[in-house]
Amino acid sequence: MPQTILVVDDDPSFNNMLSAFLKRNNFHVNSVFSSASALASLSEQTPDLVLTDFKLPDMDGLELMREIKDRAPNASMILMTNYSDVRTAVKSIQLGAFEFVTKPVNPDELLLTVNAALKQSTKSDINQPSEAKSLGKQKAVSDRKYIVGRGAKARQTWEHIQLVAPTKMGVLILGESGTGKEYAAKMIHESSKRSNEAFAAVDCGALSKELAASELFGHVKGAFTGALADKKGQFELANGGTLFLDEVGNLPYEVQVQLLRALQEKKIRKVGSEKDIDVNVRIIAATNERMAEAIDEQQFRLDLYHRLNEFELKLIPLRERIGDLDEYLTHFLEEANAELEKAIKGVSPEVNAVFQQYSWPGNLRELRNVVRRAALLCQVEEIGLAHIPSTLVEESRSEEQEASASTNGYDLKNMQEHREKETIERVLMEVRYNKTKAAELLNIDRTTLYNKLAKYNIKA
Ligand SMILES: Nc1ncnc2c1ncn2[C@@H]1O[C@H](COP(=O)(O)OP(=O)(O)OP(=O)(O)O)[C@@H](O)[C@H]1O
Repeated sequence: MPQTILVVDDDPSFNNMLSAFLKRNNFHVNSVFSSASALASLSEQTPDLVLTDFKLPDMDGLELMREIKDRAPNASMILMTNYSDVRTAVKSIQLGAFEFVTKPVNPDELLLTVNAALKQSTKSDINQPSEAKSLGKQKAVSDRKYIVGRGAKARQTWEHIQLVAPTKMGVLILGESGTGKEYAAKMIHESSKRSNEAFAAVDCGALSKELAASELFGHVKGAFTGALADKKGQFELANGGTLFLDEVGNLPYEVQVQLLRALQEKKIRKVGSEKDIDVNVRIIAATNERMAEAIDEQQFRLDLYHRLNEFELKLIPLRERIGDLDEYLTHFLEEANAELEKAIKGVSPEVNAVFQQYSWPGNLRELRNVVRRAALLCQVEEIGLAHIPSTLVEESRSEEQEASASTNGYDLKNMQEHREKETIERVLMEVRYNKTKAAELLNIDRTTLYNKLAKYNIKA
């Protein structure tokens, strides 16, 4: 049966063109022109994939994604943006999007992304966390290539992974989005004594309060409306193996209590059940670095934090270890060449200069996407400036200019503003664009924050 794609774009000619293209590629397409119609259509049919524009007349694409995540958690999502604005894109990934594509859309790139998203969504169906979601028992150790990097910090991270992997210790991985937290967790699992058992991953940030307990611990038939059959939770599915809890800081407080019990007593109870089930699961959790604030604000339990944090692993943003970029670049290019059946040899010196200068807010994931997209567009042996998003070139140039102004010691105002803009952007990303929290952390009121967002043209 063809898979269903919901296309949401208010530009009629683009919407029609895109829908026709997807139909030609054997998808069943439902196209709508606003968020309201998109949400209305969900009550009739749950699509396998939603392909939405960022700029919509009634609600922006990110808000729409939030709504869809609640109403149709199994639908995979791809955001299309005009801006090749990686900050919007990073946000969309945090909201559970599989990927983002930039307009003008390249048909081959789109098809590749759509197919990958659909493949992944069949693997990780949230409502049916069958064994398929975990890597599966008896799985042989994969041939995943963990790139270490040359810098001292990167080598230390690798040593820590090797040291902690064979132990029973719970690990808390800290790092910005895209720094490789899940990748490191899988590496720890694969280097551990549990490597032949299951590895399951749960994105706690994407779970609603209602879903969280059932997803982790399972439920019995009739436990709540919609619980039509008994369901195993990820703890049971990962029994004997490793459970990776991504964005653990976002777990609802009540569920934190149950998680603590699972860790302390090694027992879980399904929602609606009165029977305990013994579990033996190693927990690797990950979060952004604002955990301390969450604890201060009593949104995260200190006792649970200590339980999870038997060993802490900090992953460094790519911009702070730019010397490692070359190695990742070579690796991602090899991956892209294999996937796209190409033989691209490398990047031009100009592209290399841009890569070295750019701030990579989306970290390794962003680099991987940029390389993969460039490889797709590139018809020659070397990736040039034309193959990478122009925003990368522009941003890296302005950073270069600011850096040179600051080294010359003039334009103090410009330097201060640049720093202010960067700080606001970073804090916003860390608090997942919650403006009240951002204003609190920045120690300014919300009106001042809004004024600064407008001044610096930050889309939040
Ligand atoms: N050490 C590594 N070697 C090779 N590739 C890596 C490594 N670390 C990360 N990657 C690549 O970077 C991508 C992003 O990594 P990952 O999904 O683990 O990031 P993350 O920190 O968990 O992101 P998020 O917080 O947004 O969930 C992965 O798809 C993987 O391909």
